[in-house]
Parts: sequence; C-alpha cells; structure tokens
Amino acid sequence: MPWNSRKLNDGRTIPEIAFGTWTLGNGQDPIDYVDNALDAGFSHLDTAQAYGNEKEVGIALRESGLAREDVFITTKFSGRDGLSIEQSIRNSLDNLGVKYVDLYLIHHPRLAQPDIPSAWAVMEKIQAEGLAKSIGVSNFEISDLTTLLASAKVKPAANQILLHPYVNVRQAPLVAFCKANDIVVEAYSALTPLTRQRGGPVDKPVNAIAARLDASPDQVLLAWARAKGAVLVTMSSKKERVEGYLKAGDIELTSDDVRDIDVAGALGVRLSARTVLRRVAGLTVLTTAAFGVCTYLGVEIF
Ligand SMILES: NC(=O)c1ccc[n+]([C@@H]2O[C@H](COP(=O)([O-])OP(=O)(O)OC[C@H]3O[C@@H](n4cnc5c(N)ncnc54)[C@H](O)[C@@H]3O)[C@@H](O)[C@H]2O)c1
Ligand SMILES: OCCc1c[nH]c2ccccc12
Repeated sequence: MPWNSRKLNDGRTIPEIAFGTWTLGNGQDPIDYVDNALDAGFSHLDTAQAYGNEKEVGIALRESGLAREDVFITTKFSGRDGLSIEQSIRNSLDNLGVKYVDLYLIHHPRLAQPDIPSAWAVMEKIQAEGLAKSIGVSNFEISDLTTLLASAKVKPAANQILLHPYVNVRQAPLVAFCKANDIVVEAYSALTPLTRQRGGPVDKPVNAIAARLDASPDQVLLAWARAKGAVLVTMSSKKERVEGYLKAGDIELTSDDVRDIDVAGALGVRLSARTVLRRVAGLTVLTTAAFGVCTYLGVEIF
C-alpha cells in the first residue's frame, strides 16, 4: 500500500506524507534538500513564515518543473514581523511565488490573536478569497479546538501536532477528538525515538519489526504514525533517507506491532520538570487537605 491521499473535511485531498523544511539552520541550502525531495517523488511541502525559507521553497518548486497543481503546499502563520494574518498570507504567497497555498495553518494557539474565534474568522476569509484552498491549525489542544469550533463556520481541515510513541499516551485523546470532528491529524517529529530520544524502550520493538520486515527503523516509525491515522510530516537532507521515507508507504504493521510500540512508548514517557513539580504540588495539596479533613472530623490517622 503506497502513500496515498487523504480526504479533508472540505472535500479536498492531502497527500499522506509531507516533506518538512524546518531545519534549525543546519547550514544546508533548503533549495537543495527540497529539490531532492521533489525529485524523489514527494508531492507535499510543509513550510512556515517562521522557517524563513519560503523563498527557497518557491525556487525549488519552480526548478522542479512540476505543475503548481501537482504539489500540495502548506505554510503557516507564525506571527512574525508584526504582520496580521492577512498580511502574512499575502507575504507568504509572494515569497513562495504562488497564487494560493493548499493549506494555511495557525502555527500555535498563542498566535491566534486577539483570540481564537477572531483569528479563525480571518482564516475563513482567507479561504473564501481563494488565497488558501484549505485552512487549519497546529499545536492546538482539545480546549483550543473546542473554543474554535464553538464559533467556526468552517471546521479546521487539519491539526498539525507532535506525535511519536513517547507522547502517544498524552496525545491519544487529542487524536481521538480530531478524528471525531473529522479533522485530519498531521504528525510531526514522529522519528523522535531516533533523534531527540535515542536509546529508549521503543528501540527494541522498532528494531525487531524493522528486521522482520527488512525495513529501517525510521520507516517503521512512519508506519506507526500512519497506523494512528496521521498524515506524516518528516524530512531529511539525505537523498537515500528521503527515498526510504517514500518506500515506507508500502510497510504494513500488524496490530501487535502497533501495540508493542505503544507499550514501549508508554514506558519511556518523559515528564518535564514543570509536570513533576505540578504533580508534587498537587499531591502536597491533596495530602494537606486530607489531613485537614481528618483533623476536623477527629479521625485518628496514626
Ligand atoms: N507545526 C509545528 O510546530 C512543527 C514542529 C516541528 C516540526 N514541524 C514540521 O515537521 C517537519 C519534520 O520535523 P522533524 O525534523 O522533527 O521530524 P522527524 O521526526 O521526521 O525527524 C527528521 C529527522 O530524523 C532524522 N532521521 C531519519 N532517520 C533516522 C535514523 N534512522 N537515525 C537517525 N536519524 C534519523 C533525519 O535525518 C531528520 O533530521 C519539520 O521540518 C517541519 O516542517 C512542525
Ligand atoms: O514548526 C516548528 C517549530 C516552530 C518554529 N517556529 C515556530 C513558531 C511558532 C510555533 C512553532 C514553531
């Protein structure tokens, strides 16, 4: 089963795998790696106002010789340079050298100013004007989506979120909420067990599945995120890896494979210092309250 397209709630389609362009300035020319990706067969590019590379993405697109309608382009409003959402999309279109983008996202809920309903109304106007064929959000939690949906005329077509085995437990309710509301989940950083969180419990099942399927660990992790119902946003500046990502569309995991990765992911959950502090503080408040109630009722604890 190769990578296909998924239906969006506005009737359009989105290719199931995107080539992302956020590189934290690793010194390589974005034109080169976007060229590589298009050459290898990617038909979906993901950029953002904040990535500062929309011009290069536009150049690579023109260099590829592909027709505009054959490449799905996503960019995002990242609240840069004091520009409004409307000014930002026009600026992004200029940078990219295109008349429309296929998907325009609000990069983060805190960028939805002055509030989510007002920012979303501007997104709806942008879609009505044809500047973006589809509109969506990124990094929105259930509470943000609930606020948005309460006044939206148009539902977000997609929510681009962090999704990998170590955040699966935390993100599962959000993924289920998106599914129930017909919002496509786009997963970014699905390869985290191979990059920022190497050497964790997920390695064991991923390596075993990779060996059994004659695949690479990155391909298994992409297949895992796909099994969760997500469209993938990944990247590499290495041509062989880019080609491997595209071949990962043929990998089919069994439900046992997915479960083994889920279980290992749950074991490797990392709690941030803030979460640990919050939990300790919560426990302290609870214990103090329990002691208070017992003292008030005259119940002896010890
Ligand atoms: N909306 C957002 O807030 C947001 C946040 C992060 C990323 N993104 C998007 O998602 C894209 C991809 O993000 P990412 O880079 O975190 O994704 P990713 O998890 O897919 O990681 C890609 C990296 O993994 C490396 N890799 C692949 N296979 C490997 C292997 N076998 N061993 C070691 N390393 C390997 C690649 O070289 C590449 O650098 C970004 O470019 C951007 O477009 C969006
Ligand atoms: O998308 C990658 C992460 C990122 C880079 N710049 C941003 C601005 C807002 C939200 C997320 C990001």
